[in-house]
Amino acid sequence: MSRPDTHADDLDVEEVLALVRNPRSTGEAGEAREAGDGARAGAPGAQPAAPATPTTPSAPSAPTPHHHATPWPQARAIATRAGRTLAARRTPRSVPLDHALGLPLAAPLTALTDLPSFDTSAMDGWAVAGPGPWAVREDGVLAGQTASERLADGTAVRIATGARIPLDTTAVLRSEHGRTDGNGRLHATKDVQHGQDIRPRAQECRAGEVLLPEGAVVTAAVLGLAAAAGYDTLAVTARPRAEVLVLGDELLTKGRPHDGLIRDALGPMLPPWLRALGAEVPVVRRLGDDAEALYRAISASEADLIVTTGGTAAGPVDHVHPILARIGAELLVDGVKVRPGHPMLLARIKEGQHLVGLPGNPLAAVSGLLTLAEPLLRSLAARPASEPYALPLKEAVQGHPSDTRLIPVAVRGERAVPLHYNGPAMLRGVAVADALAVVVPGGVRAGEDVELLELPWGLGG
Ligand SMILES: Nc1nc2c(c(=O)[nH]1)N[C@H]1C(S)=C(S)[C@@H](COP(=O)(O)OP(=O)(O)OC[C@H]3O[C@@H](n4cnc5c(N)ncnc54)[C@H](O)[C@@H]3O)O[C@H]1N2
Ligand code: MOO
Repeated sequence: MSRPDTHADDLDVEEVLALVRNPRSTGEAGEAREAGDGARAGAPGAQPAAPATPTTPSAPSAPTPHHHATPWPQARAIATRAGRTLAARRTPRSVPLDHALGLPLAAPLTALTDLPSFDTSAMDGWAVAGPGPWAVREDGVLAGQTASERLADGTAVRIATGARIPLDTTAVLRSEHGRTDGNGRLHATKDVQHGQDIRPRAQECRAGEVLLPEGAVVTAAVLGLAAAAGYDTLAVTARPRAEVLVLGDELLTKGRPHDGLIRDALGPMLPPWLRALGAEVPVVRRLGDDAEALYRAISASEADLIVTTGGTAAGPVDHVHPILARIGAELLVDGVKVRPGHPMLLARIKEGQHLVGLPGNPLAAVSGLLTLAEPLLRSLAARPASEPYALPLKEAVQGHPSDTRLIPVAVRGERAVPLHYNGPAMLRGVAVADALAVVVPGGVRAGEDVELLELPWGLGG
């Protein structure tokens, strides 16, 4: 779970990670420090130097009055419930094992047989009955053969790993622990324990035993287990389909930012992130700031989940709210008491279809992804919530007066280290983070435990 502790004075690493070494009492929110606080020219991989002296940080701005804003934990609970309603409508499919990889099980995986299904030799050697020396039988027993003759007391038979143990066998003697004398009698060169190197039937499981719960994701190991337990096909739930709609006329899809235009950071980021959360993402559509195009795209979408980026605030070209109203969508969450990302929203478009509106600022979009899309997709796939995970914070982090803050942290040793570059428009912090820390309103002191939200490539993988 945790990362090996890096040498404290390993400055190169510190610089790359842009760790918060000297938290300033008022600048932690990041909004006020976007000029690149602490960036040093020459740090590995650094972009051209940002100003060496940070701009004077100011306190996080007071929350914009947002009547409907939902507290962060409640927003996640609402998204979880929304996922459940979607899950209830999904029909399981039975697919051959090699089509099941990566999909959630639609039913618990129960063993179709005892495992092993017969007493098995764990080693190559001899099956022996009673104390030695033993008369060795002419025949031998190989894996895959049907039952061989019962073993008479005082006799032994050659046996291979995985072969069925003959009736009345008391132990298996490994080939390296036995020798035959001139008369063909077998002697043990080591003490023989009763039952040694025999894998008894049902040692691993009994027929009917639950091996994995519903919702478990089929991994390579699960495919192996399912095959061993007798399955040819698996009941799985298809991945939910998510469609990403990127809004904003200012976005470029290639080249460097120029003339007030910026690169679209979310089009490349969201599909793999949503896939890591279990969704299929067939398409990213860039719609500019065209309200009609947004209306048409949402109305025509057949995705289970539509994810929009940008346009959630109240600017002149922020079309998400008006279009949702026009479509008659039900707003389940309209703003969340979380920083960054407070304009995020969750709407029910129609039966079986929801929309997560992510704010355009890239770290705010990450916040929306973890606050709304992650719980929704998790419960949709009936995946159990991961165990709550907390670590002590290495340094104090100032809280927002009334909202939860999510800040990128690196896990080093057994501590969560807050990262710089956590402003809403920045991805530099999260790009080197292992998790996002949930900073409760009022803040967290150094050494105090903080809940961590895993990133798909972080802690648990
Ligand atoms: N009067 C107010 N203005 C704003 C408020 C507020 O409460 N009152 N909230 C601010 C916050 S906080 C956020 S977050 C943003 C949310 O804005 P939108 O969701 O409407 O997003 P845009 O205005 O379209 O974009 C915001 C920002 O992000 C950039 N952006 C957008 N899309 C992308 C993308 N795909 N890749 C990279 N960057 C993107 C965009 O250029 C803007 O700079 O609203 C604040 N305003
Ligand atoms: O603070 Mo916004 O919610 O820029 O992210």
